[in-house]
Amino acid sequence: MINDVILKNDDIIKVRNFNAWYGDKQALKNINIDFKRNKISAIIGPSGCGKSTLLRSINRINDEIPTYKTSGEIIFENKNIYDKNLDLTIYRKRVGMVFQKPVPFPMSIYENVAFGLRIHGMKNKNKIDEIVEKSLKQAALWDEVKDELHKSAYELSGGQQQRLVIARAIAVDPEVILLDEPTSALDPIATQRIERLLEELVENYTIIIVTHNLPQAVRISDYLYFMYQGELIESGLTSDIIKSPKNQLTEDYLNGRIG
Ligand SMILES: Nc1ncnc2c1ncn2[C@@H]1O[C@H](COP(=O)(O)OP(=O)(O)OP(=O)(O)O)[C@@H](O)[C@H]1O
Repeated sequence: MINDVILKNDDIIKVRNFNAWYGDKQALKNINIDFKRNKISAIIGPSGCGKSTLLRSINRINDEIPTYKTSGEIIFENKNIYDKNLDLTIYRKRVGMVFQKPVPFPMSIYENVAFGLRIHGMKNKNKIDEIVEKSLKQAALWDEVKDELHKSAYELSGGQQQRLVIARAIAVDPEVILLDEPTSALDPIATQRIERLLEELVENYTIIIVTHNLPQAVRISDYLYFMYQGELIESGLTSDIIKSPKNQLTEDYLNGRIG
C-alpha cells in the first residue's frame, strides 16, 4: 500500500501518445514520458528536434499559434491539460514557465514578483511583502536587490533578470517549473548561479529544462530525455545514459557526431 502511494506520487506529469503539428509539419511524434516529481529532467537533442515544442506544449503556450494542433494527452493531477474545461490561469500557476530570454515586466523589481500574487487576488500588503522577500531569497537575488526593490527591473543585469523571472515564477507557489534554455543568453558566472539555484529549488519543485548545452544537462539533471526529429529516442537516469546509451543516435549525439 505504501509502495503504491509512493509510486503514484512519483510521476507528476505524464505525456501520453502526444503528437503536435505546425500546419502540415509534424514536430512531435508519439511522445510518451513520465516526468518525475522533485527531480530535474533535461530534454536534449539537436536543433529543431522538438524540445521547445514539447516544453511549450506542457504549458499550452503554443495555443496562441493558429496552425498548431495536437493529439494525445498531457496529464497533470489525473487531468488531461488539453481538456476544453481546463482553467489555464490556475494551471499555469501550478506549472510555471521561464523563457530563454529573461522578460521582466516594465515595472519595479518588487512589482515583478508581486504581479502574479495580485493577479490571483492577494491584497494583503504584509503578506505580499513576505512572499516577495521569500521568493527573491529562494532565487538567490535578495542580497543584491533588497535595498533597491523599487528600481526598474530593466536596470538589472541579464543574469539578475533571469533570477528575477525565476523569483516571479516561484512567488505563486508552483509545483513544476519549466525552463526553456534559461542560461543561453548568460555568461558563465551567471550560468553557474542559475545551475546552483536549480539544484537548490528541486528540493521543493519539479524542474523540467530544455537545453542544447549537453554538459549543463549532464551537470544538473537527474533524468535525460533525448529527442531526434520529433521523436523521443532514449530516456532514463542521466548517469545511466551517459555511461551506456542504448541507442546509436544517443551515442552519436553524446559524442558530438550529430547536432
Ligand atoms: N511557430 C512555428 N511555426 C512553424 N514551425 C515551427 C514553429 N516553431 C517550431 N517549428 C518547427 O518545429 C520543429 C521543432 O522546433 P522546436 O523549436 O521545438 O525545436 P528545438 O529542438 O527546440 O530547436 P532549437 O534547439 O533550435 O530551439 C522545427 O522543425 C521547427 O522549425
